Amino acid sequence: MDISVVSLFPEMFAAVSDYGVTGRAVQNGLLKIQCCNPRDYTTDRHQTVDDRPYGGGPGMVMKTAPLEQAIQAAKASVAPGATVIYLSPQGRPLDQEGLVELAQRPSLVLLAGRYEGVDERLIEAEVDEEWSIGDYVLSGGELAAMVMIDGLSRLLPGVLGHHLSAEQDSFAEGLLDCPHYTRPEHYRGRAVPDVLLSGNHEVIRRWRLKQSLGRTWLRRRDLLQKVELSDEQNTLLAEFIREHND
Ligand SMILES: Nc1nonc1C(=O)N1CCN(Cc2ccccn2)CC1
Repeated sequence: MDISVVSLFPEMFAAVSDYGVTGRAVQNGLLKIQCCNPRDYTTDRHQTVDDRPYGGGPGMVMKTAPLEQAIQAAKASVAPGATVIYLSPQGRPLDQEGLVELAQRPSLVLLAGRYEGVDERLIEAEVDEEWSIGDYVLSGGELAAMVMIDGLSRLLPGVLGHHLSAEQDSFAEGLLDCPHYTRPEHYRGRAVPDVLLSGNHEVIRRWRLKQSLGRTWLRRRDLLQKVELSDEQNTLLAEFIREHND
């Protein structure tokens, strides 16, 4: 996937282009991340990228001209048909379903805003979709853009090895993850659940699924409203609830 980010702080994106799963995806040519800095499109001596808001009030707004030119440059640097996305608290809440949708796109231009935001007329003229990573206010859109890049890159074919398939991610099934354990077998007086030492992969699969279902029921019952459970999942959840209430 071809992604170009419009940001005043392009260096921040080393966090996804140079490290971990996303860094390997870039190295393997499965993900391409470029940056366009509006400051490179300023014409004044001070390279001004912000301006005072009409109507007064605190803070500044990103100047339209440098931003517009940076967006055009970003669109030109990715495969045709790019979706231009603005990260902001006013956007559609990002969830796994949204990441699956975004991972299908041929290319993305991500607009990471700073200051109090972007002129509404530029959003109307240039932005296709607004997305939010949560109901809170960050200092800029860069971290939100990186969250989106990280989440969708895991869904790109070939990015996760065979042992880490995205389909197995519990959130792929709309559930919370099961507990995980590794050596030592006994840690601070706590043992690893026997089932995980049994070597019986089917029993382990059912135990992990039951734990995911039970944790979702205990911690995020709202998520259970959104998923249609299979007969096996309903049986395991009922078992978990019965054991929990005993
Ligand atoms: N939550 C989030 N999910 O995506 N982005 C955020 C987020 O908090 N931010 C901080 C403010 N930035 C600039 C801004 C300010 C006001 C209106 C529009 N844009 C955008 C990115």
